[in-house]
Amino acid sequence: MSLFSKLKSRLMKTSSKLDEGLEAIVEDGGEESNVSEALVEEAVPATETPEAPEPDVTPEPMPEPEPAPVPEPAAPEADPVPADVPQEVPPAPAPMETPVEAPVEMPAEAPVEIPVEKVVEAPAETVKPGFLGRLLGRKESKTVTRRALDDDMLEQLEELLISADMGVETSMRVTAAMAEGRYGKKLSVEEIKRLMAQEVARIMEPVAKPMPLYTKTPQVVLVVGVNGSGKTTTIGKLASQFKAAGKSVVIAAGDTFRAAAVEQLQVWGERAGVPVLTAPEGSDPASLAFDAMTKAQETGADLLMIDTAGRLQNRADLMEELAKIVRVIRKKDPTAPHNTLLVLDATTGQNAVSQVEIFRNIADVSGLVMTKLDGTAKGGVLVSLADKFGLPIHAIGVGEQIDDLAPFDPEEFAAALTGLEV
Ligand SMILES: Nc1nc2c(ncn2[C@@H]2O[C@H](COP(=O)(O)OP(=O)(O)OP(=O)(O)O)[C@@H](O)[C@H]2O)c(=O)[nH]1
Repeated sequence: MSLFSKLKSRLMKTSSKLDEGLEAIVEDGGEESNVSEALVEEAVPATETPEAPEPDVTPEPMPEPEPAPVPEPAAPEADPVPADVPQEVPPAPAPMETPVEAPVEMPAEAPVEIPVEKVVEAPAETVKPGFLGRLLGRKESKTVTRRALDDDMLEQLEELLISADMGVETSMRVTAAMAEGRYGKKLSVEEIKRLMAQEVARIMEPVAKPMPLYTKTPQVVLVVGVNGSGKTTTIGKLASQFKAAGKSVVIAAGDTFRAAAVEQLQVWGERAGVPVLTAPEGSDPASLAFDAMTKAQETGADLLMIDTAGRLQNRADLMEELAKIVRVIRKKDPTAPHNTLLVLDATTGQNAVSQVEIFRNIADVSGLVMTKLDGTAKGGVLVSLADKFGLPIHAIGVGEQIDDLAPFDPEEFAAALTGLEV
């Protein structure tokens, strides 16, 4: 199964919600027309927008930085301690970026600028008759329901997007952009989906950035997020992918307050084949982080991933705890942490927006990973986050297995979200 099919089947709940909603909206006041009429109709917008190319909805691969195939889970190796990293590097793992030369002073908050300017102007959909039909000038008998885009319809579309957790502002922005130059035009469900997908992709493209990797080691990755958002699982998946790419990884179990959290991380460490450093329950996470830093430096690890507690009930404590972790690791490396990943649970919908707000204040969040996009009808929240915060989205979690972490591809995501056939 291709990555797109997998993503699409995983995002089914959001896309089928949008699908059903769109069918209902177009049916409501829409009119049936046959395909040949549709062709005549579509000739109008095509001449109004002469720059519009031949419709091409094939998602283009992301130009930068990697072709990013979803790597297979790391094959567990007999030797779990990656002291000696093999020099031949296998294909880079999905959510990573090509290693870049570490600057002398590594600005953790803005490591690499990736120019992504790939906005494709939405071409009006043309319904083509079959090849033979066109050759013989035969008309297709298929009928398509279309509805004229008016204020009522725009309002309904907006409500539909809000119901998929896209947030009010983003939903308004998306529908306004869809309506631009098309007000009064008759649109089918497929055409609306295509326009919607293009708008979503346009919003998401600037934030689709794999986690940057530096040549300076150990690269410290602090992982934050509320309890149960998927931090441990994501660390396990990332560690596995980094390891598969030839990186040596060390994990620090920074949530020292919950024995179960530490155990779970150890299980993931075993799956990924990377060592997990732990400390006795209730001990200071900052001192564990310091020890982990020492160990990572001694063993020449490429990456140190630090799990943290995510209790938001007492924000002041959490803030102090994170600040202390950062202070002590900076004693070892003033440029650390090099990435602060915020892990968000897609099923929390719009609540993810306030989590970003809180964690941006508590920690210097450098990028996002959105988990549990499978099996939720709230996938639209990612669009809302991209639109509101512009933080890089490094990867998305689409399942509980070790290889269920996909690179974030805006066009694939937009097509899967809207249920667009590609
Ligand atoms: N379906 C699905 N489940 C996921 C995904 N990521 C994590 N989970 C599940 O979510 C639950 C919580 O994940 P954890 O990784 O333990 O979350 P955490 O943030 O480390 O939680 P705490 O240790 O309590 O702070 C587990 O049951 C995971 O299997 C995902 O992408 N999809």
